[in-house]
Amino acid sequence: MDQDSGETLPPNAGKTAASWARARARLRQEVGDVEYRNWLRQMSLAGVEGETVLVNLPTRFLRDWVRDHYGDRLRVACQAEMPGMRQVTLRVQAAAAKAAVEDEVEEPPALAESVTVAPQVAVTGTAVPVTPAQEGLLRNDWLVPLDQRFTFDTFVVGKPNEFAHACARRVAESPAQAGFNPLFLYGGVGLGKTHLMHSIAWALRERSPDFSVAYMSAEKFMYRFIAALRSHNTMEFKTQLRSVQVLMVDDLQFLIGKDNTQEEFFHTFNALIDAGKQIILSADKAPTDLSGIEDRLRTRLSAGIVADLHATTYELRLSILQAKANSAGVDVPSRVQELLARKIASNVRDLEGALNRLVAHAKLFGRPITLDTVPEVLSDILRAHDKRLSIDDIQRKVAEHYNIRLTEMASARRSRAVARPRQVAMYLAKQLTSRSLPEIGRRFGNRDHTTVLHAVNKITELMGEDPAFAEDVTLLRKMLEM
Ligand SMILES: Nc1ncnc2c1ncn2[C@@H]1O[C@H](COP(=O)(O)OP(=O)(O)OP(=O)(O)O)[C@@H](O)[C@H]1O
Repeated sequence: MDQDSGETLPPNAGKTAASWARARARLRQEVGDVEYRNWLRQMSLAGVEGETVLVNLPTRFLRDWVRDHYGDRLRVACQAEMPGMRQVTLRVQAAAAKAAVEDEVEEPPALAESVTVAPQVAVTGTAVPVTPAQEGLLRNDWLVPLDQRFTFDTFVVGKPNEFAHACARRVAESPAQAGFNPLFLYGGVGLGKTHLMHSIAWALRERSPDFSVAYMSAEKFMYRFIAALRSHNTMEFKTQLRSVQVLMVDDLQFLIGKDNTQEEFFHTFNALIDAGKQIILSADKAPTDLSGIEDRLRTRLSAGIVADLHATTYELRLSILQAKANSAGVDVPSRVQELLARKIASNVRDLEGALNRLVAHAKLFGRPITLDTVPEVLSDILRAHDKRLSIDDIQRKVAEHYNIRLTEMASARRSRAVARPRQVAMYLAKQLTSRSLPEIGRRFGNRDHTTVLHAVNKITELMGEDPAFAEDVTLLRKMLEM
């Protein structure tokens, strides 16, 4: 791949390519498969120049998109995996696409936890002052830069996250207060844990720029610890870590079963707490449910405040979409927002990914976002959320939509308020399932197949006459299809 790009790689090009593959795999793990496939898959390594990694993308649009949305994370991944690299330059080169896809690494290489461990040097007590050189290391290499998008201003608060948000605000206002140290945030994938942690760090830095805040993933913690062990440099590792005023470690579940790293983390944790520093942690589970974490560490994790980020509600998803659409400066019709909020319920990251893609599509082709563009542009995301439709599902959704009782689907009542929704449900059952007319009739209170046929024709006719009604039925259909 790299040779095709016409760049000269250094003599150890094989090693560089392997490091690049690891950097990409790391990024993929971080952003998730869907986003990676959408935006990052077509990156290819063009070479390295001094401390700069040169990366090609096939179009200007993609280059700008990657720069604006993934620039920091890409740089961090390259810094972590490509020794000596400090920055990334993104360029446009059409030929890059195919080779990059072929060269793709599916799984990130495993990090070895089973290294020979030198006898532990227990460091306790207050932090040791750091030298300017160490300070430099801390600033430039060791710490993950904060994502500029993740601030309290951009965090949308709703019932499922209000407690976690309030705790985060409190810690940002007065760190290391009794009762709030450590702050342990937990919740499912993509629900805003990292966003809140970065928000705290930004808020602290805004108030006093010299405040030293270390944010890193648990994986990074382990990675650096192992590197320190290998180079017999554990003292420096400890000194660096213990010099910060706030330590944030994300995705703590990564430490499960990694006994040596846990041991080191435990010492770091105790030293910082004893020295009156604030610790903020995140994981996908509550401390009590983190099996595979030593009991004594688990107990310490719960000693401050534990706050749960619950699964999002429809209302919260809708508010998040509205906020993100506003800040993207693109008109996303409320029908489309409702559709996405209803259908992409798994996590905010997926929801955001879907919106980003719609926005990008609209900008690229200069076309407005409409209900019709959604299945066209998001077919793969929708497929991932796909399910087999049953007549029950259709009846339930239609009844809910028109605010009638589910039993009316099979009742004999003929008033328009219930008969029309029933006809819509029959129509959708015909369109969206492979059931025959008699089968559909049976499921709607043993009606005759001619009644179903009449309903299908009637709804088709009404849709032709009344655009508002047509839009309503189309929305229902899309919600069911997604
Ligand atoms: N309440 C919210 N308001 C605005 N954006 C949000 C909210 N919750 C999550 N997001 C966005 O969703 C995306 C995923 O959030 P984040 O990375 O913080 O999730 P996470 O809980 O750390 O996930 P993981 O477990 O995968 O690390 C981010 O882009 C974040 O900005």
